[in-house]
Amino acid sequence: MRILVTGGAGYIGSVVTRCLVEEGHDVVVLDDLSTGHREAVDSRAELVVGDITRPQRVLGGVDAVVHLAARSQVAESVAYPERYWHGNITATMALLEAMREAGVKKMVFSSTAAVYGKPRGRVITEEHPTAPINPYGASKLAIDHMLAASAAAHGLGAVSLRYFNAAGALAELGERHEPETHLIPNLLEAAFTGATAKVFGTDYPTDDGTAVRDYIHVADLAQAHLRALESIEPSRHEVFNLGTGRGHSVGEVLLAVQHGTGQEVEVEHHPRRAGDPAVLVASPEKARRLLGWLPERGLEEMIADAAAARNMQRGAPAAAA
Ligand SMILES: NC(=O)c1ccc[n+]([C@@H]2O[C@H](COP(=O)([O-])OP(=O)(O)OC[C@H]3O[C@@H](n4cnc5c(N)ncnc54)[C@H](O)[C@@H]3O)[C@@H](O)[C@H]2O)c1
Ligand SMILES: O=c1ccn([C@@H]2O[C@H](COP(=O)(O)OP(=O)(O)O[C@H]3O[C@H](CO)[C@@H](O)[C@H](O)[C@H]3O)[C@@H](O)[C@H]2O)c(=O)[nH]1
Repeated sequence: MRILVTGGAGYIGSVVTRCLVEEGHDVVVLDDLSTGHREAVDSRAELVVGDITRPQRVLGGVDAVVHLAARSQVAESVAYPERYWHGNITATMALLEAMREAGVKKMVFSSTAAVYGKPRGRVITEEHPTAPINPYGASKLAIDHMLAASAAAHGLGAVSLRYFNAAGALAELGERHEPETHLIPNLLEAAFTGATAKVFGTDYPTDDGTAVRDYIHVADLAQAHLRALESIEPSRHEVFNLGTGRGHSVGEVLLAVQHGTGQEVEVEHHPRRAGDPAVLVASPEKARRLLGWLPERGLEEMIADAAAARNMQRGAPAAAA
């Protein structure tokens, strides 16, 4: 297939792009490089630098769109919600309209666990009520609804993949945000530089008082995109949660980073971050059943791969993680 990957210069998009190319697909990446990196795009894919609101010049001959381009920081969305209405909702509407005009009828969309808000029960299935507690989650949920409506009205075949917390790396393709807000890269930075790491919230109703997340290896996520593309049916919108089914607290991740790198990490405790729920753990059951997808990599491997990518990017020898 010829596939347009929006956001293919970003962290997850660059890994998805490489995996699609390696499966033999013909890939064009559309990315404005606002948070992505030109050199992260696999050299076998074509990179077009531009905004997703004007995708017309790249849609010719495209069979499917994998839509990762977005603003994706929870705290930023609380502080500047309008960036999320414009950057996610309005921009995706423009992309969908251009797809309709060009006759492109398949989309795989990067949704998020943040659509569920404060979870009820131990793990989150796709039937869990959606009640986002921050504008980021609300903007992604609006797009999920947009896709369901486009499937019903215009025959679009769409899949929303609700990722939990992406982590790890594929070779040199690791996380590189500026500023970096994600836990694992921040802990690794502290481990390798001696900087002090921050723990946001020690009074959550969890075993050690820190927030629990379901970390999923970015290479496992990428495989789910391949399966999702194959599963698309016209006029249908399907939703899948992508996680491991196992949660780790910030305190556990801290210990795993110290263990993996062999470095002590100094931490300071801060209040909870705005918009953060206490626990988010996926049920990956539906993806296993309908896509035949199961994550293969655990937290230790994610930390080791993220550490190796970090050091490759900085030209240092691979870390002993
Ligand atoms: N990282 C996670 O844990 C996580 C979890 C759930 C969902 N997601 C979703 O996955 C997707 C990718 O996340 P990521 O962590 O790789 O983020 P990222 O910031 O690394 O990648 C996003 C990419 O999209 C590009 N982009 C943003 N707005 C654009 C626009 N208007 N036009 C063209 N390009 C644009 C950026 O330059 C960047 O390369 C996002 O949609 C995010 O909401 C991420
Ligand atoms: O330096 C840090 C960074 C994070 N945290 C905490 O660690 C947890 C995980 O945070 P982070 O790695 O920033 O991920 P999330 O805020 O959970 O958000 C990610 O995961 C969501 C789905 O669960 C996605 O929707 C988002 O796009 C993605 O950024 C949270 O409790 C944070 O408060 C810290 O304590 N210190």
